[in-house]
Amino acid sequence: FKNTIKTIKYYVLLMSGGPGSGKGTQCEKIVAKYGYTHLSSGDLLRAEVASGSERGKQLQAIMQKGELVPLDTVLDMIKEAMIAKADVSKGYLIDGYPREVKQGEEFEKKIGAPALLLYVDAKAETMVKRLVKRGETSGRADDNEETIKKRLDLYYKATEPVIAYYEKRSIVRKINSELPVDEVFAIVEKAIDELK
Ligand SMILES: Nc1ncnc2c1ncn2[C@@H]1O[C@H](COP(=O)(O)OP(=O)(O)O)[C@@H](O)[C@H]1O
Ligand SMILES: Nc1ncnc2c1ncn2[C@H]1C[C@H](O)[C@@H](COP(=O)(O)OP(=O)(O)O)O1
Ligand SMILES: [Mg+2]
Repeated sequence: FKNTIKTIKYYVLLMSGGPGSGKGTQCEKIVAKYGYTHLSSGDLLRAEVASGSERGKQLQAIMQKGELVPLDTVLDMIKEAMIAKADVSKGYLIDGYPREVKQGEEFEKKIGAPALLLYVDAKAETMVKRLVKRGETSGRADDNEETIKKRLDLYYKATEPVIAYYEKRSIVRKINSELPVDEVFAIVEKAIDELK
């Protein structure tokens, strides 16, 4: 496993930003163009919830409150998913992790250093509006106004410091995600192309 993780470490891109900022939307477009392996911590957790397992029930309760699930749970899930794709992956696009500085530090220790962090940035007002709208059809237990507020608070408290942590290494590209999806993607493409 050690070797596998070592070979891939230069191809790890992180997608960060607040809830509803457009991480998932941009990741889909990156996958379509660049073929990277998209791993969304939220999707991995929701798959565990959908399995109906005892662990899934505990996770669901945490997510419904807008809180973060335990670090080990989410890092193990990501690592397993990375290893499962190691033979075929052209690179990894990790969406929703790290959400706190400690998660970033553990990622470095257990997996490696990311090459780029794409930070999609939108105003709180915009994010809330998008999430309320998404909640009309998403079926997600956390897309309701009460939980959205908690997720936003936690984002500013715990996740924004992660961006500062990576800024020290100059791998952060901040992207204005108030713009229409395709214009946001044009900036994303530029950031990725500059890597090569
Ligand atoms: N640039 C954009 N302009 C307008 N709406 C957007 C934009 N990006 C995403 N959305 C919409 O906002 C909602 C949240 O986007 P999503 O990609 O799920 O965000 P995240 O994964 O960061 O929570 C979705 O309904 C999506 O269609
Ligand atoms: N890295 C992580 N650490 C802890 N909890 C996480 C996590 N990633 C996701 N979760 C939990 C808490 C989040 O509120 C919830 C939904 O995550 P998400 O799908 O990435 O949200 P969004 O794309 O709307 O920003 O799952
Ligand atoms: Mg998402």
